Amino acid sequence: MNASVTIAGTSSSTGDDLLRVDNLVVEYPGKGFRAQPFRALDNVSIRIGAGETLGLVGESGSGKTTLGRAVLGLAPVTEGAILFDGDDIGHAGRSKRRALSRDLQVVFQDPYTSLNPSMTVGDILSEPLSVQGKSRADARRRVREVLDQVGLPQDTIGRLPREFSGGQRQRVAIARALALSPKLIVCDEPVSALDLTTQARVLDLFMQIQRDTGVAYLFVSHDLDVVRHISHRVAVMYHGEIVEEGLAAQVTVTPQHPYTERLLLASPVPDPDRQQQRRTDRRRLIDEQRELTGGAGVAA
Ligand SMILES: Nc1ncnc2c1ncn2[C@@H]1O[C@H](COP(=O)(O)OP(=O)(O)OP(=O)(O)O)[C@@H](O)[C@H]1O
Repeated sequence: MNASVTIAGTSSSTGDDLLRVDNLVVEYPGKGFRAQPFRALDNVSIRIGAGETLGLVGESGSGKTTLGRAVLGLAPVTEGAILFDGDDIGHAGRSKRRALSRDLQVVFQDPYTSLNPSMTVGDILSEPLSVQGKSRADARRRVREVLDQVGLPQDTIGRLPREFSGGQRQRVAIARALALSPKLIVCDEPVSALDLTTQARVLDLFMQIQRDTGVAYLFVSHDLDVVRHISHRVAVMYHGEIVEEGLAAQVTVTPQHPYTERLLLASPVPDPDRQQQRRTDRRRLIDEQRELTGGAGVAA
């Protein structure tokens, strides 16, 4: 296994850390009699500052979702620490998690399954507000605000999720995450179930919301193009480890780790001719950048 690479001067977020994960190990119980536990994350460390987006990229099974779930308290912390706003939340119990949900929210990949099909959009959006003890009037006001924020009309309130397209449903899911004005949203492949045009619109929405509210994102995706578009910094996962981390423009244009380079060259586009052209362009770009930077080597 290659050693991890951190591009000099970019290993930490700007300003104070909102989220700091230190040497996190997550092991899932093994299956069957006397089975060994499976180590899904091995000594993973990341930092995210207020208002910042860290893109987390890697192939299927590399551990991206597990890291997001660990931050949300949905995966077991075997070793290491997860600090949110300076508070250790790695082993937070139910009541602390409920309090945390004001500041820490999630948007999942699949808007078709993440929204309760029997609830109206109004009820879906006001649920987190009533759980936090908001009055009905306050909840109604906030629901109207978040619908505006995600670009959905006010008459959405009385309708059911099935009446909407995938992109609109994902806007509802984003509105639900925003309802409590969180500081951080874990976004787990939030655009991968959408067609390319809708993806671009929803990514723009995420960025607009960040500009307006200062929310930070841990943005999980297998797609380097998506991650490059939305992230300030990018961390690359491979077999449960972070192998490279740095500014988005650097990691996605001048990758230092061979795995990142492979990921970059393999990143698919629907049209095979464009795919070939893109591979060629990227190869050239990587080689040119290497030459410019004196052929900065790949750490082994
Ligand atoms: N609840 C679980 N119990 C046992 N093993 C699990 C569990 N959840 C995930 N794993 C394993 O942990 C590893 C990392 O999975 P994870 O879902 O975090 O990867 P990922 O990078 O998000 O993949 P994908 O992009 O396919 O979602 C995989 O080998 C997976 O099979």
